[in-house]
Amino acid sequence: TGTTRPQRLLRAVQERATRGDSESVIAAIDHFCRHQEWAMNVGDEKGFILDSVVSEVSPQTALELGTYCGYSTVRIARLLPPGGHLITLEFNPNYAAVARQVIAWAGLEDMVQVVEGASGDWIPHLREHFGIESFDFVFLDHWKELYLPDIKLLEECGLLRKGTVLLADNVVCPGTPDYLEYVRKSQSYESHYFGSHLEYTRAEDGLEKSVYLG
Ligand SMILES: Cc1cc(-c2n[nH]c(CCNC(=O)c3cc(-c4ccc(F)cc4)cc(O)c3O)n2)ccn1
Ligand SMILES: [Mg+2]
Repeated sequence: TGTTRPQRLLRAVQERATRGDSESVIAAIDHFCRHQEWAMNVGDEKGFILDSVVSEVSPQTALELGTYCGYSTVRIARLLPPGGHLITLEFNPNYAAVARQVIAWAGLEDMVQVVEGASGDWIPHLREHFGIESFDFVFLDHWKELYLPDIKLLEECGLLRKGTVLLADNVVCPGTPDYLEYVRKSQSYESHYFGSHLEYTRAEDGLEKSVYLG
């Protein structure tokens, strides 16, 4: 038995970061992943692009698919405007448990709701359960084969509005070919690719930003 990688990542945060200081939480996770153990956080290089898109959108309502340990959750939540709220869906209960503690260590628990379960099961219930009309911003970072079915579901549930910004991680590595083809060809989206690298490595990866046109 022993500890899991997410538990070791959490311990690194609790040992190295200052409670309530989200920048120190981000730095502690990046240090752990660069010098101790690689983990599938969006990372500092792609994280900088994520920050710029979130700052530009300044969302009142944001959705993240795939919480993992809460690294990108903290990056997004720390940039939300007053009254802004982030819902993040996580399938794995062990990841969710660690993420809740990372988010709390950063002092951002009041802006974030971690929801456990499969994205396909939860998306149809977000409106009634959380009183959400539509999302201003969606970050896709969960199972790569779910990106396409899940944005189609978001469209069908009326959770996207004219101008909703979608930002997708890992469109090159591991890759989301069907999603990329769809958002780049569809008349309902205006897409742009931000080239970068797989977190903490030199491998190519990038983020795809797609604005929903309705
Ligand atoms: C609600 C809901 C949530 C989920 C869900 N929650 N959390 C996840 C994790 C998903 N993320 C990844 O798999 C991922 C993988 C790599 C990677 C791995 C190994 C390599 F060699 C190279 C790259 C890099 C990344 O940046 C990734 O994000 N899925 C699933 C279903 N429903
Ligand atoms: Mg990712």
